Amino acid sequence: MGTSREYLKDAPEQSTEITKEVRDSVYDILSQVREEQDDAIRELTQKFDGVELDEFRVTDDEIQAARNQLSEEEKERIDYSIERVRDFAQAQKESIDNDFEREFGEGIVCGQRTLPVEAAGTYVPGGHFTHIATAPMSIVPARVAGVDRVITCTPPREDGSANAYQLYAMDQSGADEIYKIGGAQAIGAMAYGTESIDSVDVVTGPGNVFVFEAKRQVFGEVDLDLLPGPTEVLIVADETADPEVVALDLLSQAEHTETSQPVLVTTDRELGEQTLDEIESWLPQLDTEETARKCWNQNGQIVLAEDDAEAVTIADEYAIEHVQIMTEAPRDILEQMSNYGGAFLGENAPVAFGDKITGPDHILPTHGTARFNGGCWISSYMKTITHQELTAEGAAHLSEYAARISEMEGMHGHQLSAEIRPISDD
Ligand SMILES: NC(=O)c1ccc[n+]([C@@H]2O[C@H](COP(=O)([O-])OP(=O)(O)OC[C@H]3O[C@@H](n4cnc5c(N)ncnc54)[C@H](O)[C@@H]3O)[C@@H](O)[C@H]2O)c1
Ligand SMILES: N[C@H](CO)Cc1c[nH]c[nH+]1
Repeated sequence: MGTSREYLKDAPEQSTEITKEVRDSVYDILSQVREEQDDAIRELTQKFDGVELDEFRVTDDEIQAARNQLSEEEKERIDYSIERVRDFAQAQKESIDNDFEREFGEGIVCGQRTLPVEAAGTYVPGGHFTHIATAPMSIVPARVAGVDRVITCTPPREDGSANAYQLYAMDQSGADEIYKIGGAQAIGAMAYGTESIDSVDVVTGPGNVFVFEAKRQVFGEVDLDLLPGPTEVLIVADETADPEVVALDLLSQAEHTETSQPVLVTTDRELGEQTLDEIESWLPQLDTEETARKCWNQNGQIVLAEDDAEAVTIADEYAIEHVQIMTEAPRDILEQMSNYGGAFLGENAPVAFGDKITGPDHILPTHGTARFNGGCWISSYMKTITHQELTAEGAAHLSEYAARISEMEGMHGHQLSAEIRPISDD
């Protein structure tokens, strides 16, 4: 970031490069899945998850057992989160109702339709935390988009089972098939297919570095939502913000992994200094202290901005996954910003709400990719396709243009195809 800026706490710039070791290891895993299919999944599950599984697909009995394990209250909480994610996804679908067809010159009709892909595969991480909320965030938008077949993968636990909360959330969100497969092998299974798993058209969802790299390597074979990495938050705050609230919101994302990125950009030195103190006093109280402390020590930053305008410039440069705005007039800041995955306005809108329950998707761009991607949403599961229909009159109008451009390109077949037009309508 800019050299003349003052940092109350700085951190070395993080390398976002995937190491050759990870790239090669993922390449090997994917090649093995492509060649040996189910056998490869069995071997890799044994190797990386420490469990021998003959079958990966979760059975109806396992789903029922998970349902029985959850209390009514727990089920209601998950159901409510699914409902909220669905309502928002539905509103997004209505907002992109963009099919059209019209004349572009006499006898030349062109149009577009937006259709769901046939099959989607979502990844719900399960390594470090029990990511319940990622089930609705990835499965529900696919369902709302109208995808016919939605499958999902999550790592098995050491006893070969899947987490009951996740199973319930996946099933309630509308997954047609649930598989106990984790990491790069899960991405390979969904992208290439195996004897027991049919391949899909789009693979979505977050995960660790192996999942990230596997998605990158299967892109082209399938489409992707985006490449989400470890979570990030940048808080823009002024003197009106409460340092304790700011500290807790930074720590809520720092607890993910030590490579997460928590940043405060403030116009108020005192707020920055008090936030540093609050972080130190809250860290020992966190169950997740070890990870959060490593993350904060290695990657935490507090940047002083001269005024709101500079705060906006800094925040936009980061193009962060989540931006929280706790200033006198949060909307004024938001309106000047264009690079963020999700924005959270005011002291009552923490990322923690967005992560679990509010409604907009939590699978969001990291590593500066908010410059060009807004995260997973119904459109990640859809494609916009075009069509054209010409009468003889329309063809007569375009024939000479098409033929001559083809000739200039040296494409004789195209030239002849153009020159044979128009063909009489009757
Ligand atoms: N940006 C987002 O939208 C978002 C949302 C939720 C979670 N996340 C991120 O997802 C990540 C979840 O990571 P996780 O590790 O807890 O769960 P995970 O499910 O992504 O990874 C666990 C799997 O990794 C594989 N694995 C482990 N070690 C391996 C090795 N040495 N070689 C090959 N494969 C190996 C195993 O198969 C295991 O099943 C976190 O970084 C979290 O921040 C991001
Ligand atoms: N903050 C993560 C990436 O947006 C998602 C999440 C869910 N629960 C906790 N975190």
